[in-house]
Amino acid sequence: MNVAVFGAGYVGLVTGAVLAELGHRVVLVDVNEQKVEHIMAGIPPIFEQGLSELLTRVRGTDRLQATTQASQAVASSEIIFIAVGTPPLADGSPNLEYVHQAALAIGQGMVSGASYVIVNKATVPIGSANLVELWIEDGWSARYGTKPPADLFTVASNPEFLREGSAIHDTLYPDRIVLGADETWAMDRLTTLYQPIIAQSFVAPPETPRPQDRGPVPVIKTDRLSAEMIKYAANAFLSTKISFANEMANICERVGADIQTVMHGIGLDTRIGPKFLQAGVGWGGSCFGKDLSALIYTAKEYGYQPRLLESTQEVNKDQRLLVVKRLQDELKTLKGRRIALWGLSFKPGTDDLRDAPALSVIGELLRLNARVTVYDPVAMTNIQQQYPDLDIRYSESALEALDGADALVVLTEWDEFQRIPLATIAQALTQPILIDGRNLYDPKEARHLGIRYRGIGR
Ligand SMILES: NC(=O)C1=CN([C@@H]2O[C@H](COP(=O)(O)OP(=O)(O)OC[C@H]3O[C@@H](n4cnc5c(N)ncnc54)[C@H](O)[C@@H]3O)[C@@H](O)[C@H]2O)C=CC1
Ligand SMILES: O=C(O)[C@H]1O[C@H](OP(=O)(O)OP(=O)(O)OC[C@H]2O[C@@H](n3ccc(=O)[nH]c3=O)[C@H](O)[C@@H]2O)[C@H](O)[C@@H](O)[C@@H]1O
Repeated sequence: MNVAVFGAGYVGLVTGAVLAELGHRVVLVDVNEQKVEHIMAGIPPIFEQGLSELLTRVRGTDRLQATTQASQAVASSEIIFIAVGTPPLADGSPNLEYVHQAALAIGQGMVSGASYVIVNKATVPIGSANLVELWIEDGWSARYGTKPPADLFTVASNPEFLREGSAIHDTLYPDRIVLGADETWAMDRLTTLYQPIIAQSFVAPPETPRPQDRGPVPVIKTDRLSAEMIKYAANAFLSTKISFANEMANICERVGADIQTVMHGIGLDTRIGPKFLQAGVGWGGSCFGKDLSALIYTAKEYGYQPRLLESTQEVNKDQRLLVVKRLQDELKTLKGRRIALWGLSFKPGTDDLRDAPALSVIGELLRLNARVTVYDPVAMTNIQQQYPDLDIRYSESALEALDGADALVVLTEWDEFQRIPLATIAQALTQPILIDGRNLYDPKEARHLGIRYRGIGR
């Protein structure tokens, strides 16, 4: 099928490249010229496992193109995804301006005689399919001066559930596909597009092998509003699950229990499940916070006070700064103390710093006049580019960051940190204080080595 994807970011680029690999002809449309040039040269503009190999393969087939020119990409496409960003505004609602611009460009690029399914893949507030429909009509009217023909296009919702760091894996092997459409022909067209994934009939790429026991992928076919709501409910539940684990960790600490054992103990109950119960410095990333705020905003628009969701947010806000309180417990004043931070990205496997707990920790440490040294295996370039005015020291390696440091705080559970022996850490620090924000190390071993070790909930 001919597919256009507006927005070549984490979602758009991965979706487009995977669809091209599956045999569709895909054009990525992005307003960022540099991004388009990189993609055309086969250079991934983001750090994502397997993406480089995937781009190299699909470039060779000519099935993936990238452009800044919307109109040509739109005219010949049967399905057009909108995968542009929807970042939060100050009031918690998502900024839909990029979606608006994309919808206008789509309206202007459509030609009569064709039929288009325009798909909201970006996470957009419940009811946005209606808005996008109107914006597309505006685009068409601006170009042709009339209303578009009745059957020219329809807008569907197909929310995305991929995780950064395993985006290609999640796209090829999703737990489910959600399709929200009011027209049968649009639902059929989307089902055809995804058929190789639904049936798991494709040849698995070498770097993203198919997990064992993969059967056909369940497809939820529903109305647009329910599809839009599924996305928000999923992220709200996942972030609540983590805030729940963090709240239990805080209680565990007070009563002397171990959160790791407690979460293992509840996770074996199949009604609860073991995933997303890892206590730590709190959840971050580009979506949990933004989507939770957006759902809270929507609920309030309808006069409902979503108390559980607000608590999920509050627990997370406090959890991020727990490591700073730990430092104050151990060092008393933080003024002039040098604190080494390992890990900046909001989780391992990505260089994404959006709403990363590390940013909150750095901000608080600087506010308290501490001196900060940071190291991350992949996010160093991003922090330097995105926050050039931060008064912090950058290190070339994890061990270099410990040079002259009074304490180490671990904020992201990169594998390479786990491989560094605790004895080496103890020797390198001026004072052997280790605040383990991700519960990476064995507390007993750390204490045996004389390290003043503080984990989360243990
Ligand atoms: N990042 C993630 O893991 C996930 C993100 N989502 C949702 O997907 C959407 C996109 O997120 P990301 O891919 O992370 O964003 P991103 O910021 O990585 O990429 C968005 C891209 O859209 C481009 N863009 C902006 N305006 C445009 C326009 N008018 N025409 C064409 N391109 C335009 C930008 O230049 C950028 O390259 C958001 O709504 C997000 O909530 C959903 C699931 C997972
Ligand atoms: O809408 C989105 O953008 C995506 O948001 C999350 O994906 P992502 O943000 O890539 O990362 P996650 O793996 O979910 O982790 C989010 C945060 O939670 C934290 N986390 C996760 C799991 C856990 O047990 N404990 C915990 O603190 C991570 O460290 C990270 O900061 C969801 O998992 C995806 O399904 C969804 O598509």
